[in-house]
Amino acid sequence: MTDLPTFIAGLPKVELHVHHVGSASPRIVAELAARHEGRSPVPADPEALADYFAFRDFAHFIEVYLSVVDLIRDADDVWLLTHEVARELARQQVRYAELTVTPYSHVNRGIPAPAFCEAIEDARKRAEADFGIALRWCFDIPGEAGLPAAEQTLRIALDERPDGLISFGLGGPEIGVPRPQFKPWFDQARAAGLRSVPHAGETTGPETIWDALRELGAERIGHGISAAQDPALLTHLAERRIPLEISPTSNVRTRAVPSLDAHPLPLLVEAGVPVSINSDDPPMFGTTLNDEYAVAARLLRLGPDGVAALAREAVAAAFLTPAEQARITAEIDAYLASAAR
Ligand SMILES: O=c1[nH]cnc2c1ncn2[C@@H]1O[C@H](CO)[C@@H](O)[C@H]1O
Repeated sequence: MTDLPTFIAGLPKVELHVHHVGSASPRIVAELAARHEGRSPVPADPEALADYFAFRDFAHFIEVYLSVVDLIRDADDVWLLTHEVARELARQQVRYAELTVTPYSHVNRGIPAPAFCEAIEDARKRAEADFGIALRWCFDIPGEAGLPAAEQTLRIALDERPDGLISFGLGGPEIGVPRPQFKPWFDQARAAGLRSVPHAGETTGPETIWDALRELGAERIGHGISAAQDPALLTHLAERRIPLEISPTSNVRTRAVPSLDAHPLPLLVEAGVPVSINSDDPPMFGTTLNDEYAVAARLLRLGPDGVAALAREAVAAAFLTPAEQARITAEIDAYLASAAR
Protein backbone atom coordinates (compact mmCIF):
# COMPACT_ATOMS: atom_id res chain seq x y z
CA MET A 1 0.00 0.00 0.00
CA THR A 2 1.35 3.41 -1.00
CA ASP A 3 1.46 6.22 1.57
CA LEU A 4 -1.85 7.97 2.22
CA PRO A 5 -1.15 11.26 0.37
CA THR A 6 -0.19 9.28 -2.74
CA PHE A 7 -3.31 7.13 -2.33
CA ILE A 8 -5.47 10.26 -2.02
CA ALA A 9 -3.85 11.91 -5.05
CA GLY A 10 -4.88 9.00 -7.28
CA LEU A 11 -8.31 8.41 -5.72
CA PRO A 12 -11.25 9.24 -8.05
CA LYS A 13 -13.32 11.98 -6.35
CA VAL A 14 -16.21 14.38 -6.75
CA GLU A 15 -16.29 17.90 -5.30
CA LEU A 16 -19.60 19.48 -4.28
CA HIS A 17 -18.64 22.72 -2.50
CA VAL A 18 -16.06 24.74 -4.40
CA HIS A 19 -16.38 28.34 -5.59
CA HIS A 20 -15.55 29.52 -9.11
CA VAL A 21 -13.69 32.74 -8.27
CA GLY A 22 -12.45 31.22 -5.02
CA SER A 23 -10.57 28.64 -7.10
CA ALA A 24 -8.56 31.19 -9.09
CA SER A 25 -4.96 30.03 -8.72
CA PRO A 26 -2.13 32.55 -8.08
CA ARG A 27 -1.12 32.08 -11.74
CA ILE A 28 -4.64 32.90 -12.96
CA VAL A 29 -4.99 35.83 -10.55
CA ALA A 30 -1.65 37.16 -11.82
CA GLU A 31 -2.79 36.68 -15.42
CA LEU A 32 -6.08 38.50 -14.73
CA ALA A 33 -4.32 41.28 -12.78
CA ALA A 34 -1.85 41.74 -15.67
CA ARG A 35 -4.72 41.94 -18.18
CA HIS A 36 -6.31 44.82 -16.33
CA GLU A 37 -3.33 46.96 -15.40
CA GLY A 38 -2.75 47.52 -11.70
CA ARG A 39 -5.88 49.34 -10.49
CA SER A 40 -6.52 46.31 -8.29
CA PRO A 41 -5.33 45.82 -4.66
CA VAL A 42 -4.84 42.13 -5.52
CA PRO A 43 -1.08 41.50 -5.83
CA ALA A 44 0.09 39.73 -9.00
CA ASP A 45 3.14 38.28 -7.25
CA PRO A 46 2.30 34.77 -5.87
CA GLU A 47 4.28 35.39 -2.64
CA ALA A 48 2.49 38.67 -1.97
CA LEU A 49 -0.81 37.00 -2.94
CA ALA A 50 -0.33 34.32 -0.27
CA ASP A 51 0.03 37.11 2.32
CA TYR A 52 -3.00 38.89 0.83
CA PHE A 53 -5.05 35.71 1.39
CA ALA A 54 -4.80 36.02 5.19
CA PHE A 55 -8.08 36.98 6.80
CA ARG A 56 -8.76 38.83 10.06
CA ASP A 57 -12.30 37.44 10.14
CA PHE A 58 -15.08 36.25 7.83
CA ALA A 59 -16.12 39.76 6.81
CA HIS A 60 -12.51 40.44 5.77
CA PHE A 61 -12.50 37.18 3.76
CA ILE A 62 -15.59 38.36 1.81
CA GLU A 63 -13.92 41.73 1.18
CA VAL A 64 -10.82 39.99 -0.23
CA TYR A 65 -13.01 37.58 -2.21
CA LEU A 66 -14.83 40.46 -3.90
CA SER A 67 -11.52 42.15 -4.78
CA VAL A 68 -10.70 39.04 -6.83
CA VAL A 69 -14.18 39.12 -8.39
CA ASP A 70 -13.29 42.66 -9.56
CA LEU A 71 -10.45 41.20 -11.67
CA ILE A 72 -12.95 39.33 -13.84
CA ARG A 73 -13.92 41.98 -16.35
CA ASP A 74 -15.14 40.17 -19.50
CA ALA A 75 -16.26 36.85 -20.95
CA ASP A 76 -12.68 35.91 -21.91
CA ASP A 77 -11.66 36.25 -18.24
CA VAL A 78 -14.62 34.04 -17.27
CA TRP A 79 -13.63 31.41 -19.84
CA LEU A 80 -9.98 31.38 -18.76
CA LEU A 81 -10.86 31.05 -15.07
CA THR A 82 -13.41 28.29 -15.64
CA HIS A 83 -11.20 26.20 -17.93
CA GLU A 84 -8.22 26.50 -15.55
CA VAL A 85 -10.34 25.57 -12.50
CA ALA A 86 -11.44 22.45 -14.38
CA ARG A 87 -7.82 21.60 -15.24
CA GLU A 88 -6.81 21.75 -11.56
CA LEU A 89 -9.80 19.67 -10.42
CA ALA A 90 -9.04 17.02 -13.06
CA ARG A 91 -5.38 16.97 -11.97
CA GLN A 92 -6.70 15.81 -8.57
CA GLN A 93 -8.72 13.02 -10.19
CA VAL A 94 -12.03 14.85 -9.74
CA ARG A 95 -14.48 13.23 -12.15
CA TYR A 96 -17.42 15.50 -11.35
CA ALA A 97 -17.71 18.87 -9.61
CA GLU A 98 -20.63 21.12 -8.70
CA LEU A 99 -18.99 24.55 -9.04
CA THR A 100 -20.63 27.49 -7.27
CA VAL A 101 -20.77 30.55 -9.49
CA THR A 102 -22.27 33.95 -8.62
CA PRO A 103 -23.66 35.45 -11.83
CA TYR A 104 -25.02 38.51 -9.98
CA SER A 105 -21.52 39.65 -9.03
CA HIS A 106 -20.27 39.46 -12.62
CA VAL A 107 -23.36 40.94 -14.29
CA ASN A 108 -23.14 43.72 -11.71
CA ARG A 109 -19.60 44.40 -12.95
CA GLY A 110 -20.68 44.75 -16.57
CA ILE A 111 -20.57 41.24 -18.02
CA PRO A 112 -23.98 40.60 -19.67
CA ALA A 113 -25.71 37.48 -18.35
CA PRO A 114 -25.89 35.77 -21.78
CA ALA A 115 -22.14 36.32 -22.32
CA PHE A 116 -21.34 35.04 -18.80
CA CYS A 117 -23.43 31.90 -19.27
CA GLU A 118 -22.05 31.28 -22.76
CA ALA A 119 -18.49 31.54 -21.42
CA ILE A 120 -18.99 29.09 -18.52
CA GLU A 121 -20.88 26.67 -20.76
CA ASP A 122 -18.24 26.73 -23.50
CA ALA A 123 -15.47 26.25 -20.93
CA ARG A 124 -17.45 23.43 -19.31
CA LYS A 125 -17.82 21.55 -22.59
CA ARG A 126 -14.17 22.15 -23.54
CA ALA A 127 -13.07 20.94 -20.07
CA GLU A 128 -15.08 17.74 -20.51
CA ALA A 129 -13.32 17.18 -23.85
CA ASP A 130 -9.85 18.26 -22.67
CA PHE A 131 -9.76 16.77 -19.16
CA GLY A 132 -12.62 14.27 -18.96
CA ILE A 133 -14.22 16.12 -16.06
CA ALA A 134 -17.97 16.77 -15.76
CA LEU A 135 -18.79 20.22 -14.34
CA ARG A 136 -22.20 21.36 -13.19
CA TRP A 137 -23.21 24.79 -11.87
CA CYS A 138 -24.69 26.00 -8.64
CA PHE A 139 -25.88 29.60 -9.06
CA ASP A 140 -25.64 31.26 -5.67
CA ILE A 141 -27.02 34.47 -4.27
CA PRO A 142 -24.31 36.66 -2.66
CA GLY A 143 -26.12 37.14 0.62
CA GLU A 144 -24.55 40.51 1.38
CA ALA A 145 -26.32 41.92 -1.71
CA GLY A 146 -29.71 40.87 -0.30
CA LEU A 147 -33.05 40.47 -2.06
CA PRO A 148 -32.15 42.37 -5.25
CA ALA A 149 -29.38 39.82 -5.76
CA ALA A 150 -31.85 37.00 -5.07
CA GLU A 151 -34.17 38.36 -7.77
CA GLN A 152 -31.43 38.83 -10.34
CA THR A 153 -29.80 35.45 -9.62
CA LEU A 154 -33.13 33.69 -10.11
CA ARG A 155 -33.87 35.69 -13.27
CA ILE A 156 -30.52 34.75 -14.79
CA ALA A 157 -30.98 31.11 -13.76
CA LEU A 158 -34.44 30.86 -15.32
CA ASP A 159 -33.93 33.12 -18.36
CA GLU A 160 -30.52 31.80 -19.42
CA ARG A 161 -30.88 28.24 -17.96
CA PRO A 162 -27.41 27.01 -19.01
CA ASP A 163 -27.34 23.23 -19.59
CA GLY A 164 -24.95 22.70 -16.68
CA LEU A 165 -27.13 24.49 -14.12
CA ILE A 166 -28.46 22.09 -11.49
CA SER A 167 -28.71 23.94 -8.16
CA PHE A 168 -29.45 27.22 -6.42
CA GLY A 169 -27.46 28.46 -3.42
CA LEU A 170 -26.90 31.29 -0.99
CA GLY A 171 -23.37 32.39 -0.06
CA GLY A 172 -21.66 35.36 1.52
CA PRO A 173 -21.94 36.38 5.18
CA GLU A 174 -24.64 34.83 7.39
CA ILE A 175 -24.45 37.38 10.20
CA GLY A 176 -27.11 39.99 9.42
CA VAL A 177 -28.39 37.94 6.47
CA PRO A 178 -31.26 35.79 7.81
CA ARG A 179 -32.21 32.88 5.56
CA PRO A 180 -36.07 33.05 5.69
CA GLN A 181 -36.19 36.25 3.60
CA PHE A 182 -34.93 34.27 0.58
CA LYS A 183 -37.80 31.74 0.67
CA PRO A 184 -39.77 33.14 -2.33
CA TRP A 185 -36.74 32.85 -4.61
CA PHE A 186 -35.80 29.37 -3.41
CA ASP A 187 -39.45 28.29 -3.87
CA GLN A 188 -39.34 29.46 -7.50
CA ALA A 189 -35.94 27.90 -8.13
CA ARG A 190 -37.05 24.56 -6.70
CA ALA A 191 -40.33 24.71 -8.66
CA ALA A 192 -38.15 25.09 -11.77
CA GLY A 193 -36.27 21.90 -10.87
CA LEU A 194 -33.15 23.41 -9.31
CA ARG A 195 -31.75 21.71 -6.20
CA SER A 196 -31.47 23.80 -2.99
CA VAL A 197 -27.99 24.04 -1.43
CA PRO A 198 -27.66 27.19 0.73
CA HIS A 199 -24.72 27.91 3.03
CA ALA A 200 -25.78 27.85 6.68
CA GLY A 201 -24.20 27.31 10.07
CA GLU A 202 -20.75 28.37 8.86
CA THR A 203 -20.44 31.55 10.95
CA THR A 204 -23.79 31.45 12.80
CA GLY A 205 -25.57 28.90 15.02
CA PRO A 206 -27.80 25.89 14.38
CA GLU A 207 -30.92 28.03 13.98
CA THR A 208 -29.58 29.21 10.62
CA ILE A 209 -29.39 25.57 9.52
CA TRP A 210 -32.95 24.91 10.74
CA ASP A 211 -34.06 27.98 8.72
CA ALA A 212 -32.24 26.71 5.60
CA LEU A 213 -33.98 23.33 5.97
CA ARG A 214 -37.45 24.61 6.82
CA GLU A 215 -37.63 27.83 4.75
CA LEU A 216 -35.31 27.16 1.80
CA GLY A 217 -35.90 23.41 1.35
CA ALA A 218 -32.19 22.72 1.64
CA GLU A 219 -31.25 19.25 0.33
CA ARG A 220 -27.63 19.71 1.40
CA ILE A 221 -26.09 22.38 3.64
CA GLY A 222 -23.00 24.39 2.79
CA HIS A 223 -20.73 23.93 5.84
CA GLY A 224 -23.42 23.46 8.54
CA ILE A 225 -20.70 22.95 11.14
CA SER A 226 -22.67 24.60 13.97
CA ALA A 227 -25.07 21.63 13.82
CA ALA A 228 -22.59 20.14 16.29
CA GLN A 229 -24.11 22.45 18.94
CA ASP A 230 -27.66 21.03 18.55
CA PRO A 231 -28.26 17.32 19.28
CA ALA A 232 -31.80 17.45 17.84
CA LEU A 233 -30.43 18.89 14.59
CA LEU A 234 -27.72 16.23 14.45
CA THR A 235 -30.41 13.54 14.80
CA HIS A 236 -32.54 15.23 12.14
CA LEU A 237 -29.66 15.43 9.62
CA ALA A 238 -28.63 11.84 10.31
CA GLU A 239 -32.14 10.39 10.09
CA ARG A 240 -33.10 12.36 6.96
CA ARG A 241 -29.65 11.73 5.38
CA ILE A 242 -29.13 15.45 4.75
CA PRO A 243 -25.43 15.88 3.85
CA LEU A 244 -23.15 18.66 5.12
CA GLU A 245 -20.56 20.00 2.68
CA ILE A 246 -17.51 20.24 4.94
CA SER A 247 -14.42 22.32 4.11
CA PRO A 248 -12.16 22.01 7.17
CA THR A 249 -9.32 24.41 6.27
CA SER A 250 -11.79 27.05 5.06
CA ASN A 251 -13.38 27.13 8.51
CA VAL A 252 -9.99 27.69 10.16
CA ARG A 253 -8.80 30.34 7.68
CA THR A 254 -12.03 32.35 7.90
CA ARG A 255 -11.82 32.01 11.71
CA ALA A 256 -15.11 30.10 11.87
CA VAL A 257 -13.26 27.55 14.02
CA PRO A 258 -10.05 28.20 16.02
CA SER A 259 -8.02 25.25 14.70
CA LEU A 260 -8.29 22.00 12.76
CA ASP A 261 -8.07 20.02 15.99
CA ALA A 262 -11.13 21.95 17.23
CA HIS A 263 -13.09 21.25 14.02
CA PRO A 264 -16.44 19.48 14.70
CA LEU A 265 -16.01 17.03 11.75
CA PRO A 266 -15.38 14.02 14.06
CA LEU A 267 -18.45 14.86 16.17
CA LEU A 268 -20.63 15.21 13.05
CA VAL A 269 -19.43 11.86 11.67
CA GLU A 270 -19.87 10.23 15.08
CA ALA A 271 -23.49 11.47 15.10
CA GLY A 272 -24.09 9.72 11.77
CA VAL A 273 -24.49 12.93 9.74
CA PRO A 274 -23.59 12.39 6.05
CA VAL A 275 -20.64 14.56 5.00
CA SER A 276 -18.67 15.40 1.87
CA ILE A 277 -15.13 16.75 2.00
CA ASN A 278 -14.45 19.90 -0.03
CA SER A 279 -11.92 22.71 -0.49
CA ASP A 280 -14.33 25.70 -0.82
CA ASP A 281 -11.81 28.32 -2.07
CA PRO A 282 -8.59 26.33 -2.30
CA PRO A 283 -5.93 28.90 -3.33
CA MET A 284 -7.38 31.48 -0.93
CA PHE A 285 -7.06 29.00 1.91
CA GLY A 286 -3.70 27.61 0.83
CA THR A 287 -5.12 24.14 0.31
CA THR A 288 -6.32 21.67 -2.34
CA LEU A 289 -9.07 19.06 -2.36
CA ASN A 290 -6.44 16.36 -1.84
CA ASP A 291 -5.10 18.28 1.17
CA GLU A 292 -8.64 18.42 2.60
CA TYR A 293 -8.98 14.64 2.27
CA ALA A 294 -5.67 14.31 4.14
CA VAL A 295 -6.97 16.66 6.88
CA ALA A 296 -10.18 14.64 7.15
CA ALA A 297 -8.19 11.39 7.31
CA ARG A 298 -6.11 12.80 10.17
CA LEU A 299 -9.09 14.16 12.13
CA LEU A 300 -11.12 10.97 11.59
CA ARG A 301 -8.13 8.62 11.94
CA LEU A 302 -8.77 7.01 8.55
CA GLY A 303 -6.65 4.80 6.33
CA PRO A 304 -7.23 4.12 2.64
CA ASP A 305 -10.50 2.23 3.21
CA GLY A 306 -11.90 5.11 5.27
CA VAL A 307 -10.76 7.73 2.78
CA ALA A 308 -12.34 5.76 -0.08
CA ALA A 309 -15.55 5.65 1.99
CA LEU A 310 -15.46 9.46 2.27
CA ALA A 311 -15.15 9.70 -1.50
CA ARG A 312 -18.11 7.33 -1.95
CA GLU A 313 -20.14 9.43 0.52
CA ALA A 314 -19.53 12.55 -1.60
CA VAL A 315 -20.67 10.64 -4.70
CA ALA A 316 -23.85 9.61 -2.86
CA ALA A 317 -24.54 13.28 -1.99
CA ALA A 318 -23.93 14.49 -5.56
CA PHE A 319 -26.84 15.48 -7.82
CA LEU A 320 -25.90 12.68 -10.23
CA THR A 321 -28.16 9.98 -11.64
CA PRO A 322 -27.89 6.59 -9.90
CA ALA A 323 -26.12 5.23 -12.99
CA GLU A 324 -23.56 8.07 -12.89
CA GLN A 325 -23.07 7.52 -9.15
CA ALA A 326 -22.56 3.79 -9.72
CA ARG A 327 -19.97 4.46 -12.40
CA ILE A 328 -17.82 6.70 -10.20
CA THR A 329 -18.27 4.47 -7.15
CA ALA A 330 -17.08 1.48 -9.20
CA GLU A 331 -13.98 3.48 -10.17
CA ILE A 332 -13.31 4.21 -6.49
CA ASP A 333 -13.73 0.52 -5.59
CA ALA A 334 -11.43 -0.61 -8.39
CA TYR A 335 -8.81 1.95 -7.38
CA LEU A 336 -8.93 0.86 -3.73
CA ALA A 337 -8.62 -2.79 -4.74
CA SER A 338 -5.63 -2.06 -6.99
CA ALA A 339 -3.93 0.03 -4.31
CA ALA A 340 -4.33 -2.80 -1.79
CA ARG A 341 -2.42 -5.24 -4.02
O1 LIG B 1 -16.98 29.98 2.51
C1 LIG B 1 -17.76 30.77 1.96
N1 LIG B 1 -18.89 31.15 2.59
C2 LIG B 1 -19.78 32.01 2.02
N2 LIG B 1 -19.60 32.58 0.80
C3 LIG B 1 -18.48 32.23 0.14
C4 LIG B 1 -17.54 31.34 0.66
N3 LIG B 1 -16.54 31.19 -0.26
C5 LIG B 1 -16.85 31.96 -1.30
N4 LIG B 1 -18.01 32.60 -1.08
C6 LIG B 1 -18.59 33.55 -2.05
O2 LIG B 1 -18.51 34.83 -1.48
C7 LIG B 1 -19.29 35.67 -2.30
C8 LIG B 1 -19.92 36.69 -1.44
O3 LIG B 1 -20.41 37.67 -2.30
C9 LIG B 1 -20.33 34.78 -3.00
O4 LIG B 1 -20.05 34.76 -4.38
C10 LIG B 1 -20.05 33.41 -2.39
O5 LIG B 1 -20.27 32.38 -3.35
